[in-house]
Amino acid sequence: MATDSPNGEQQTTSKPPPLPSPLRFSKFFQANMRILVTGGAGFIGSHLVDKLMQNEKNEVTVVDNFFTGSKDNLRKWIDHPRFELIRHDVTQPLFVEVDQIYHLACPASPIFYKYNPVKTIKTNVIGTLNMLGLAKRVGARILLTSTSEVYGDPLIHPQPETYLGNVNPIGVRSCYDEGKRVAETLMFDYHRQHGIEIRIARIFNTYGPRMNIDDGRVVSNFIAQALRGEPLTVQKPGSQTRSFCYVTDMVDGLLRLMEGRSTGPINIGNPGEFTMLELAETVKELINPKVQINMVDNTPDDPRQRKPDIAKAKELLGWEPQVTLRNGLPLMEEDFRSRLGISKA
Ligand SMILES: NC(=O)c1ccc[n+]([C@@H]2O[C@H](COP(=O)([O-])OP(=O)(O)OC[C@H]3O[C@@H](n4cnc5c(N)ncnc54)[C@H](O)[C@@H]3O)[C@@H](O)[C@H]2O)c1
Ligand SMILES: O=C(O)[C@H]1O[C@H](OP(=O)(O)OP(=O)(O)OC[C@H]2O[C@@H](n3ccc(=O)[nH]c3=O)[C@H](O)[C@@H]2O)[C@H](O)[C@@H](O)[C@@H]1O
Repeated sequence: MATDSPNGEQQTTSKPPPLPSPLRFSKFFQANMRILVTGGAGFIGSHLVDKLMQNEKNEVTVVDNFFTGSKDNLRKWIDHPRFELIRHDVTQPLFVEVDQIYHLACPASPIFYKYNPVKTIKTNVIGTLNMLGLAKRVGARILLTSTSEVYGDPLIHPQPETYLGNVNPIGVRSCYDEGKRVAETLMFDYHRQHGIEIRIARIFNTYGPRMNIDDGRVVSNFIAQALRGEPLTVQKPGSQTRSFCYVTDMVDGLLRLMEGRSTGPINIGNPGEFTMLELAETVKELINPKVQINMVDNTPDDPRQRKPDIAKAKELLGWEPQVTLRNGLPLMEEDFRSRLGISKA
């Protein structure tokens, strides 16, 4: 709530969260943690749900519009008494009673977020506004999965959280990267103005089982191509870099951030940095040495380099990734083989 001080300056005060339901004080009430995961049917979200469901004190509700996610990713939890799945679009208001919100809902693959850019920006802005409104109404803590794309095509390398970015506001990627930047702004404005407890993770490229096979992102593309015996499509110039984090490391980082005391933003990613040509060579060596590598045209505004500075995650969360790219790729290969029905020769 904003108030005016005697000298006319605006000050912000924290508004206390609303009282919980009287049932919470009942003698027989089970003090479970009620957790909402938006986008929980997607790649990272479904792995996060698996981890949250391992704790018997957690009741997990997923809301998802299934644009890029699928019920299949959650099939082992359907009908579980501590699990609930709601088909819902976060651009519409949502009324549920929860203690924590992991807000992931947003298409993440560039092909999908560029497919309907107006919808992507609505998801990032109106969707985040709705989830913050929910957090405010019920007094929940909310974590936003932001992105390394808030740094745009970075002029500082590696990227610390203090770097303000080099982002094109009118390009074809802007619906996503500017959308996430506004989402971060909304998070901090609700925190300062309404005392909402917030957490912001800046996620760097994450890979692992359950990525959509025709997702369009580079690791899933190369693995599917190698397994099908198709040329690996390296977009020019091939010297652009990314840092790839295995999904279980990512989930561990998100849980630590939610449970910790820091609002963030905090970079969560694996600092191991590879050019796209190096990635293609590694996939070729590990999965199919006979496959060709083809250079193809790139898309506009592709960042030339990206690597997280994770000093803050180490210091504040005691977190650093455990799975190297060479160890993670075979785990993903196994999942892709079983879904594509291609067994190892
Ligand atoms: N995977 C990465 O490398 C990466 C990197 C940076 C940030 N992130 C962020 O992490 C989150 C999850 O990414 P992911 O890789 O799991 O992507 P994903 O596409 O697999 O999952 C996104 C989920 O959100 C759902 N969704 C999309 N729009 C929605 C809407 N309007 N209402 C309700 N549900 C909606 C989709 O159906 C899907 O289940 C996203 O917020 C993404 O921006 C991911
Ligand atoms: O980590 C992040 O912050 C962001 O990273 C990715 O965006 P991007 O890095 O562009 O992901 P990819 O589409 O996987 O592209 C990575 C690189 O691989 C290249 N690429 C992609 C696909 C392909 O077949 N071949 C290829 O060489 C691209 O040109 C690009 O340089 C994610 O998809 C975003 O959701 C996420 O927010």
